[in-house]
Amino acid sequence: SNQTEPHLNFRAFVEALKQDNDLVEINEEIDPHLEAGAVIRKACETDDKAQLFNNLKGAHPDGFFRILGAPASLRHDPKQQWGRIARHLALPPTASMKDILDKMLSASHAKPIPPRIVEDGPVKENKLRAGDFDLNTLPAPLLHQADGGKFIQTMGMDILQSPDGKWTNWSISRAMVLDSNNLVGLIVPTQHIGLIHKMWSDQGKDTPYAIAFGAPPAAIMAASMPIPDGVSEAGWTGAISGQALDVVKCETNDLYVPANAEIVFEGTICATRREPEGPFGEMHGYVFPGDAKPEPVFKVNMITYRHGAILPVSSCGRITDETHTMLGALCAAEIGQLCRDADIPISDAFSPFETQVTWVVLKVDIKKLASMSIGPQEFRQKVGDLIFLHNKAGNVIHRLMLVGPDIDIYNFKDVAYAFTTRCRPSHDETFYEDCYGFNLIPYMGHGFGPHDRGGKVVSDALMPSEYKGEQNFQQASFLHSYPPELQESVNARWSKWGFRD
Ligand SMILES: Cc1cc2c3c(c1C)C(C)(C)C[C@@H](C(=O)Cc1ccccc1)N3c1c([nH]c(=O)[nH]c1=O)N2C[C@H](O)[C@H](O)[C@H](O)COP(=O)(O)O
Ligand SMILES: [K+]
Ligand SMILES: [Mn+2]
Repeated sequence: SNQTEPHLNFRAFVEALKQDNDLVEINEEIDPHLEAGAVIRKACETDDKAQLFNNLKGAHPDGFFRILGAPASLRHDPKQQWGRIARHLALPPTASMKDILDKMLSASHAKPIPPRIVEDGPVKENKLRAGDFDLNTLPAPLLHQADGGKFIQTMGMDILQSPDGKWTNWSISRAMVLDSNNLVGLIVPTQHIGLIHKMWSDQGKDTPYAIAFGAPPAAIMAASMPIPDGVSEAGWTGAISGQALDVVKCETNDLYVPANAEIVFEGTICATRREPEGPFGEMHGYVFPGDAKPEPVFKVNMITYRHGAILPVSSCGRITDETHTMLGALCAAEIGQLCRDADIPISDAFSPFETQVTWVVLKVDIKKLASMSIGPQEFRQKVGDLIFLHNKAGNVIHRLMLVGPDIDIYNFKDVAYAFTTRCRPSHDETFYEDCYGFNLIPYMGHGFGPHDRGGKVVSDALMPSEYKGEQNFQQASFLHSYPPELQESVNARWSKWGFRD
């Protein structure tokens, strides 16, 4: 496989982080029992560098495996805040989140570029057949003290294919070590891993799967994105990277995996056997000790890995980690695209981290809105029905917020300013109780109301004048209440007068 660019080769991606001075290498022995998770967690909460643990306690004699923590979290430098994520798509380190999301969406109506099959690749450098390995002896991390198990699968790419071979899905779904040869993993029925697993189970068959850890960064971005049913993430990845991804055949089933992945688990998801899974410190920032639920068992039949293999890990929870920068952001992007495809004039969409990605803020093109001559109630209903009732991309989101052109949706101070002053509680909101509810949100799965239904709202922070295409107000702010040339001349003299730069 000749793919060596960082967005198509995880090992090159790690090297690029080093060159960007965005990597801390820790060579002293670190214990995968809580210690690694603690370091990753603190780095996520302080937007510090990615972490490469080169010396894990309990690693095999050949070093199998190392860990890269927080592969897609934030950089501290405000000019490169999204730089680590930008590296996933060969975008400059100064790229904005909008650049990143637009790049991911660029494949929405582009021709897919299917992967290219190659005969061999780095991922085949080492092979462990059943009997050659014991999952209990791997340095799998216990990431949070109340987790129900060692979640070895937090940033790997789940590869499943429909029984007719027509749809190969790439996604991310967590899994923890169960015993020497099995994992147990969360399978949400409405996710594509759930849909495909059901296709096999309905035929009384176990589901062949592979998990590619350290998959090409562009691929793991597509894996984290709720692209439409039936659409293969491999072709989407090809379209956004402009070239076919090299894949190689699994040893024990007919699935194909990225040829330069760090580690691959091959196996079958049991059609019937379930074991307690979780709890897990999750994306909303909570773990409920002892809260395990029965989930399917993933039998591991084969492990292959490259020399010096690195396991990517997301120690998720309070902001900011991959469940916010990838899951939340990509879900918002897809929601914005679905609106545009339905002629709803949404120019931009983002899920604010400060909402633990339970909200998506939609920026409305109010000129186009005015031409629809639609009232607020009808507009809220149109958006809410499309996203909360008819598309899985809305499943994990509980508030959609509509804002006008003067709000920077990537700045929560702006979002809060609009929400608290332009959206009248109840009167300007449309609530949904008969819709899919995301039970991972504490007020849902552990709250007072129904755990799996409802609890959603469209909150309209558009003012009456904006439904006519203009704003009959000005922000009483430096940016909006003074002529641009005055702003420029004040800025030009600012530091000379003695103010901060
Ligand atoms: C980037 C990331 C994403 C997820 C998850 C994590 C990380 C880092 C981890 C593993 C850290 C946490 C875990 C969760 O606990 C969070 C979660 C999110 C959504 C539903 C359930 C759990 N999770 C995950 C997730 N989807 C899930 O079906 N169980 C999962 O386990 N997701 C979201 C999922 O990948 C997206 O919804 C994709 O669109 C799914 O692909 P398609 O089905 O659309 O093809
Ligand atoms: K996906
Ligand atoms: Mn999919």
